Amino acid sequence: MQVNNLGEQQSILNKFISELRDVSVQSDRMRFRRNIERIGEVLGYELSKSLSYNNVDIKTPLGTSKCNIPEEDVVICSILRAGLPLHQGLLNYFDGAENTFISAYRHQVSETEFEIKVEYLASPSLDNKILILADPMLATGRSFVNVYNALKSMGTPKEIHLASVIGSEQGIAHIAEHFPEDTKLWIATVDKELNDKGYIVPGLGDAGDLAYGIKLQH
Ligand SMILES: O=P(O)(O)OC[C@H]1O[C@H](OP(=O)(O)OP(=O)(O)O)[C@H](O)[C@@H]1O
Ligand SMILES: O=c1cc[nH]c(=O)[nH]1
Ligand SMILES: [Mg+2]
Repeated sequence: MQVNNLGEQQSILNKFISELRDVSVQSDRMRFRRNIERIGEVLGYELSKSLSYNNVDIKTPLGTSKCNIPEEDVVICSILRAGLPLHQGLLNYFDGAENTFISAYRHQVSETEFEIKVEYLASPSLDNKILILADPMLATGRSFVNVYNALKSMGTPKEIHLASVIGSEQGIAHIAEHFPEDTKLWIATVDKELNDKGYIVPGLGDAGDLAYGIKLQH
């Protein structure tokens, strides 16, 4: 897997990440969602540089211009809930994309153990498409992998891109084992540790709760 850690470069992206992490800023839900959306735009722009382009004639009022247009068979798939603002950011740039929605949540079976439940799936065919799979948090990596397994019944994409905001080194190693070798990960920053509840440290906390409010466990 190719890992593109965009936070390694000095750019305005790092300011968006700092606001997501900062306890004195992240409680502003609208800003939290908008920062994830802005990061989705940056990730989308960066990954667009790896796509194939067609050189086409575009008619202007004064003549014809040769323009490079990316291939358009993109499907953006986000993992509910926290994937929603990231999805919107990607869709702002890939505005003609098809869209897949899938749910994954942690079901606690004990204080420290959880299973990932994948339930809702609405998707077009993924055959021969460019699949962008989006989830802001890549902690253990189990959500990405379980979702990928559930998507297999929808067809075989020709390219897979994973878009995420904060990852852990352990999570990246886990997805590298389970996704095809030519998968590309576009991630805003990577932290070293997970705690015993599977949360990224220092991370940002619970992205779904920060974006949409605390949910009841069931
Ligand atoms: O890499 P993993 O260990 O699988 O953890 C990451 C997942 O955990 C969070 O979802 P959560 O289960 O909290 O659902 P939510 O988005 O509804 O809050 C997050 O949005 C990812 O989907
Ligand atoms: O650190 C983490 C891990 C999983 N889900 C989150 O929202 N945050
Ligand atoms: Mg959550």
